[in-house]
Amino acid sequence: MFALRIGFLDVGWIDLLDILIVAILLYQIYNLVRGSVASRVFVGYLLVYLFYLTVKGLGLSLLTTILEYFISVGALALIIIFQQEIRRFLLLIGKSTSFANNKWFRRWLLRQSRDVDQAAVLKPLVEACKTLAAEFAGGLIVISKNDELVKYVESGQIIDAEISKPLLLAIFSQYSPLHDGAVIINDGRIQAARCILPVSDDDNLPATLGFRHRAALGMTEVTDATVIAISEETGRVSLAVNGELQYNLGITELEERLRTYLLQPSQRQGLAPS
Ligand SMILES: Nc1ncnc2c1ncn2[C@@H]1O[C@H](COP(=O)(O)OP(=O)(O)OP(=O)(O)O)[C@@H](O)[C@H]1O
Repeated sequence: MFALRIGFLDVGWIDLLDILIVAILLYQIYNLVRGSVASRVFVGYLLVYLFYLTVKGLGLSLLTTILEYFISVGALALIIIFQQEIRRFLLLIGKSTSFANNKWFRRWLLRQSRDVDQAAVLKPLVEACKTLAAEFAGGLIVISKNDELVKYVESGQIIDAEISKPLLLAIFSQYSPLHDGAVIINDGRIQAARCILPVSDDDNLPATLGFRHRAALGMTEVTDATVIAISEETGRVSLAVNGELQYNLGITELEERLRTYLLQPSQRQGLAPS
């Protein structure tokens, strides 16, 4: 059964579905690579592929053979060049599944953790951020959601203490041996300090932002955690969530956004860009 006829072409429902899926996939790939060096490589590869199709259509067999080799080797090269984007894409799919949002699944199969009163976590956290910002102390705080952060927790110093403002301030004090790196908060407890986070290679990040902010963004590109970065230089507070960094938030704004995000069951309904 045909859905429509374009000249000599009969387009069926399956073809339309096929085109729709390819269009969605290409759009997602475009979104992932947009603005990065990888996007230029992607466009370049597409152009070579179009050239190959033209050459093949014209029947230039030698050039077709050469381009065929180039494209098959290029596909391998693309996997290497796009490894970050492919990883992000797969994570995006994993995060978007209903399994990941299913409370029962989360609780009993993923983490088996107890429900935490996130609202109670917010108060000391926000107050500590306020003081750190006012004192230009600098800070990097990860608040976990569903994803396991074991790898990052293990890169630092285990603390496993109830969250409190004095403890957070003590950790980020310039005299503390734990002030370098990130604090990870999990299930309402400060699980570790001095943790090393993955750094984002996003080309669109302003040059004024250094590695603290890149680490905040990088962590939210590969996990569903929320990360607060407090600049030592400017005292500005930024919030990273779902691979987006929102700069220069006021404390009330920070609290509202944290509340919205942390108390929301769904992972992709994060914070609106500021
Ligand atoms: N990958 C990382 N993981 C954890 N912490 C990091 C990482 N990279 C940097 N940091 C922390 O950020 C601190 C400041 O780094 P840097 O000055 O490059 O960042 P910045 O974004 O310019 O921050 P600021 O505005 O506070 O100066 C480091 O001393 C370290 O404590």
